[in-house]
Amino acid sequence: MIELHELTKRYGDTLAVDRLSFQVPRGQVTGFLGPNGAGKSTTMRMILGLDRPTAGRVTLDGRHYGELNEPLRYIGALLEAKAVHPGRTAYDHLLWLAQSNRLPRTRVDEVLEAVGLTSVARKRARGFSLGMGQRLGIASALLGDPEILMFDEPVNGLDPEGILWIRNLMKGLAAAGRTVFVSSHLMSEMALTAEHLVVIGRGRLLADLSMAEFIKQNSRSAVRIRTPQPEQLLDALRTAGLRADPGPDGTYEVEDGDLASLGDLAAEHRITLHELSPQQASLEEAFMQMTADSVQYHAGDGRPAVAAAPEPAWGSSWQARGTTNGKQKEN
Ligand SMILES: Nc1ncnc2c1ncn2[C@@H]1O[C@H](COP(=O)(O)OP(=O)(O)OP(=O)(O)O)[C@@H](O)[C@H]1O
Repeated sequence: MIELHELTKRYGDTLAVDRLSFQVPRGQVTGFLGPNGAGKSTTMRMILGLDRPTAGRVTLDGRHYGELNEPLRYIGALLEAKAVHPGRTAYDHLLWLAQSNRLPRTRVDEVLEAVGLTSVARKRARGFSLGMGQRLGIASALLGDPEILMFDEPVNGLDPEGILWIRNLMKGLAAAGRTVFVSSHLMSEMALTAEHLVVIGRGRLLADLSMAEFIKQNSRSAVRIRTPQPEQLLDALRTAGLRADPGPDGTYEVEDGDLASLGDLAAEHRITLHELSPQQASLEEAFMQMTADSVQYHAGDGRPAVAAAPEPAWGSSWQARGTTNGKQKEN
């Protein structure tokens, strides 16, 4: 189990992590979510003893990282996939790690096999693709067969087969009773992998709950109706005590509406329908809503930035902040 108690990290004026307390239990995958700059990597670095907390503490099965003799046997982590000497082969990189933690050479072959890198084990890391680098990072994390595993954005750069592989790997490790803590920006991927979620924003804890609870609390449902007789529809809904909100493209949406009853109601009033469809807010939307106030970096709306934008509304917010690469820090 990983336990954080009032963990705090300050870099100059930036409060990167702000009195964070939560537990990551064994036996399940815990997802760690937050917008860019929320403090996820800083938190993970403190868990690994790579950054010293300004205040508070973090323990791994009751012990500080610094107290662990051969740390790879207790905790394995993928923080930055490219943290490998470019001139070293995958095999040599793992062998060096194994020897410094008194792990047998045979373990190197085992993890290379487990991550599917056996055939390129003698290639230098500089020639590795992002996906191969991720796999090598995961191999390093698995090397000591540790009880606790921590992955920072593990699916970055992986193809669909690789994503499925890492998802099953994490689930398998959790099912075997390990503690698995994984950060990601991909809510949809988390929904498939994690049973528990910790959400942070601007260094603070926003939510610490089960995935089932998160889905229950955040998935809004509505029925979308499109009709050439909107006035009759609104009248009929009002009479039935239902409220409709305007939806996109001239549609109306009835929150928590029942598809069959709404269809019956329209038929009763002889209202022609061109659409009657259930709508479900995605987890992505729910996550964006939860973290909206904590988002530190804003980009434009995804439309290409052109010199003379016909409408100033979107172009101005992009340019006025003086963004580079669509990232802008607002303090
Ligand atoms: N070494 C550092 N020196 C100064 N500020 C830092 C340092 N590391 C992180 N920060 C700041 O701390 C805050 C949290 O950053 P962190 O990288 O932990 O966030 P994150 O949630 O991992 O973001 P991302 O999703 O973009 O990777 C940011 O404001 C960042 O600029």
